[in-house]
Amino acid sequence: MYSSIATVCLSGQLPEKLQAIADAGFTGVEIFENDLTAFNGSAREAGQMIRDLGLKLVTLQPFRDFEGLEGTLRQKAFDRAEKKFDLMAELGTDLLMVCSSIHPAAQPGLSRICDDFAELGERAAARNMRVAFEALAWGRHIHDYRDTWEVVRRVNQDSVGLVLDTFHIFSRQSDLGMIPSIPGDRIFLVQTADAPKLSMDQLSWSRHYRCFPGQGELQIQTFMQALKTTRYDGPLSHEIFNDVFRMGDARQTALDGMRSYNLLQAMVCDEKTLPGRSEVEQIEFIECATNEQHIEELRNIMRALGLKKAGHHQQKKVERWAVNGVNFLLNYDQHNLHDRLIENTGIHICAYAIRTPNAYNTLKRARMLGYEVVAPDPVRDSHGMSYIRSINGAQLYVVDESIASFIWDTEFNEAAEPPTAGPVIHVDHLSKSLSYQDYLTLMLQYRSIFNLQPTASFDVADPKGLIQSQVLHHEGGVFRLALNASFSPESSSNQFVKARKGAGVQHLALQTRDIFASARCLLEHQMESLPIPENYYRDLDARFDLSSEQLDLMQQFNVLYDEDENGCFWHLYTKTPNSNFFFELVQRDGYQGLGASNAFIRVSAQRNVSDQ
Ligand SMILES: O=C(O)c1ccc(O)c(O)c1
Ligand SMILES: [Mg+2]
Repeated sequence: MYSSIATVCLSGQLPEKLQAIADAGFTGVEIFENDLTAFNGSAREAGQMIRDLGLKLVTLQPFRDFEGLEGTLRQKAFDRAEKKFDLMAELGTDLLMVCSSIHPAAQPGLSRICDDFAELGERAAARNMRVAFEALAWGRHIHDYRDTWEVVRRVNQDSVGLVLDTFHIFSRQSDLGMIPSIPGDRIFLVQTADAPKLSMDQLSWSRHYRCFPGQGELQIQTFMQALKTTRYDGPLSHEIFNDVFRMGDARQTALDGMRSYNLLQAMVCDEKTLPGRSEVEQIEFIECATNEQHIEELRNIMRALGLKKAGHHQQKKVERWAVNGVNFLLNYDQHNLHDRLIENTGIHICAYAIRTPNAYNTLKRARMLGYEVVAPDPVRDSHGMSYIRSINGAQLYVVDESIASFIWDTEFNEAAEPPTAGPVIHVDHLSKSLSYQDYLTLMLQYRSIFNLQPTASFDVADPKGLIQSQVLHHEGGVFRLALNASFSPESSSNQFVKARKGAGVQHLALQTRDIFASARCLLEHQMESLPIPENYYRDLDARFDLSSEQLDLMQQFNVLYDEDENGCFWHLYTKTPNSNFFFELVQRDGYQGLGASNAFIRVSAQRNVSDQ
């Protein structure tokens, strides 16, 4: 199999799409006919451009509304096909992809459709060309790959083959059981697309919400296993119709496409070639970048959260603050003076480290999937940690137990063991705000490198628009990452993205054993919690079985509350220390979520504060 992608996946005009596809390292490209029709040059020039970029033109597609017609309509469909063969000869491709008809005059009946394809196949063969038949999920009579396969099988010509498109197959929940019985050389094209599970008609779902395999929820791995059995050896070609990609950065989309292709390959190779997805044990540390001007403010935030200074870096202006399983690195090194983000924001989270059982394997997998892994600078960095370069310059360090203990033992001047006095126990979750394109990029990155599961996404009603929030979590573990994106320019997540000039950690939640002890600690350090309106507690009183003493205490400390079938959840937010990020303290007693039902209260309460 080799990598390919359809031009329809990317934003821009044909030349920039092709450049991005070639630069991302694809072997093949499908030309979506609209891109050719709108191209300001001849078909020969388009074909030459593709070859000059070192790409193979896999197919011209789609040829629509062909089968099932009668009389002059049928004749016209063949005339149209001949014209497309002319075009293909000029472009330099031998494959025409025919998608099943939605023509109102198309007649049903497999034998009629076989006659159509038998004739089309002969005409194609006469010109050394081939045709491939795809079942659109919303085709008028043909909408299942088992029917297109039946047509291809009965026509039985070398010039007529099958297209398998994962979206159409999964969106109709077609049984995959027949795929392994199809000989690989009868499949001319495999189109790959994933999608979030949505309940809507297939056409709208397909045209707006497809995404790269690894970004959605379809059972692509099951498909890849079935495909492997056929010994198919042709293009594995992404075909993504996605509103975000259409307006996003073509280069970023193409790079993600290539990583997704690598992930598809990883699904069918053995673990000796590529290590499997890494388990996530915990967040080993969070690094905050700041400068001399803001360091004392940051230290006070640490004290207020119940952390203690646990060491100073041997060479750099970096302090370690810690308690139990929480480690913060406060970096106010001179090096940061060149960080424009600090000039704009004072304090921001610039890096964090994920601990996995074997950092070498995690980084090997990341590199093989196409992510940039940055080794430590031999002059500046004595820590020996590599990081994965993430969007907007974020550094995702990967450590394992031995690397972590090396860092704590040798890089910092005090005890390796963090202080244990205090209610805060570990990082509960990180919450990132980002554009929709970055959201999809990170979905792919985190889910393809780590063993993380997405939970159902939910909408947070911000006073200025909706924010979509998606949580990735490690089953049975402590790691949770929330990704927040919004189409509303004024929503709190987008205001953060604007101020931060891109994606970043907007808030960080620490888990405490005792939310009220943590709340008192905040107050002792003059750090205010986010004021919550009284009406919220009236509503809690109506919804849950809480005593008036409990409610009064929660209200006094601005603590929010939720329950699920597993237990209870208390949480509070700090007043935003600056325009960039804020902290949350949470206490959970079996509860699994992140307090989604309270998110609208939080964004609205933050707006009350910022409007004052
Ligand atoms: O949405 C469409 O029309 C369309 C066209 C060509 C394809 O290969 C496809 O899967 C869908
Ligand atoms: Mg398709």
